[in-house]
Amino acid sequence: MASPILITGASQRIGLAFAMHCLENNTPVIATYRTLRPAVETLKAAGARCIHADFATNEGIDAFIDTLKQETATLRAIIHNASDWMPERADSDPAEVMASMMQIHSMTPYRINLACRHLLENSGATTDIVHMTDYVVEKGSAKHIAYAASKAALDNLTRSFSRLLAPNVKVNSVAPSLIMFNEGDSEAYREKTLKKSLLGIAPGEAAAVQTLQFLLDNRYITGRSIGLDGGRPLV
Ligand SMILES: NC(=O)C1=CN([C@@H]2O[C@H](COP(=O)(O)OP(=O)(O)OC[C@H]3O[C@@H](n4cnc5c(N)ncnc54)[C@H](OP(=O)(O)O)[C@@H]3O)[C@@H](O)[C@H]2O)C=CC1
Ligand SMILES: Nc1nc2c(c(=O)[nH]1)N=C([C@H](O)[C@@H](O)CO)CN2
Repeated sequence: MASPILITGASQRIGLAFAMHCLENNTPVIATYRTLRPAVETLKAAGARCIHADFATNEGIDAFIDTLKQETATLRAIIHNASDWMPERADSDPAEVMASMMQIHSMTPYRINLACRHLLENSGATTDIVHMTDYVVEKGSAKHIAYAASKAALDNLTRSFSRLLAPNVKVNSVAPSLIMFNEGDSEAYREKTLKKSLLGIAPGEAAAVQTLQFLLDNRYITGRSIGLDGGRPLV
């Protein structure tokens, strides 16, 4: 039995799309979800092992790690996809925003990578960790300050873990800009956001799926960040 790929935050959107892609290609999947959505049943029906996990606390992270170790002795890859795109709001407590962003985007991948490195190293083949970061790592964000800082921390973890885990484990980032909108995004927001990149499109989950698969298939990339941004830095 092939070693499974762990995908965090796989109950919707990009995480769900990559999980289904892996299952359709006969790669076993362990998917985490926080909210029980119909897609979790779809994943289970397609053969995924689904584990409930809320990474908002270290106890939640460690409980997940314990469950994961009971589920499998090896992993083909870990895709750190779980994320919360939290803006600063007038009524939000900056300390809470920063703590929450660092918890999901930095503490969670850090604790899981350290606790589960042996699952990757024991799989007997070259394995992968991929951190889903964000284009804003390069430029910052005036409206998602703590979010951008936490993704920058995650980007740095990519280089640290690539040094720690070479040569058996490759560690890379995918740094997307607009991939897909959220329900409720206004037409004005959509029009404005599409103009922020050279290519002017919201490519959808498939673009992220292709990039993740490319990194898993490539034997000679580690410690790098792949910009999936439609040329946004050049606008
Ligand atoms: N979509 C885009 O255009 C862009 C995406 N990215 C990055 O790509 C990745 C995927 O994006 P997208 O699919 O839109 O992501 P989502 O915003 O859909 O978030 C993915 C999942 O993260 C889970 N999650 C959030 N907080 C927690 C938590 N505390 N514990 C456990 N799970 C949690 C949610 O689980 P649940 O729903 O089960 O509660 C959610 O389904 C993310 O890392 C994102 O930052 C970067 C730039 C652009
Ligand atoms: N967890 C998430 N992170 C991000 C999302 C999202 O929906 N969930 N969306 C974006 C935007 O698409 C942004 O890239 C548009 O400029 C960023 N991060």
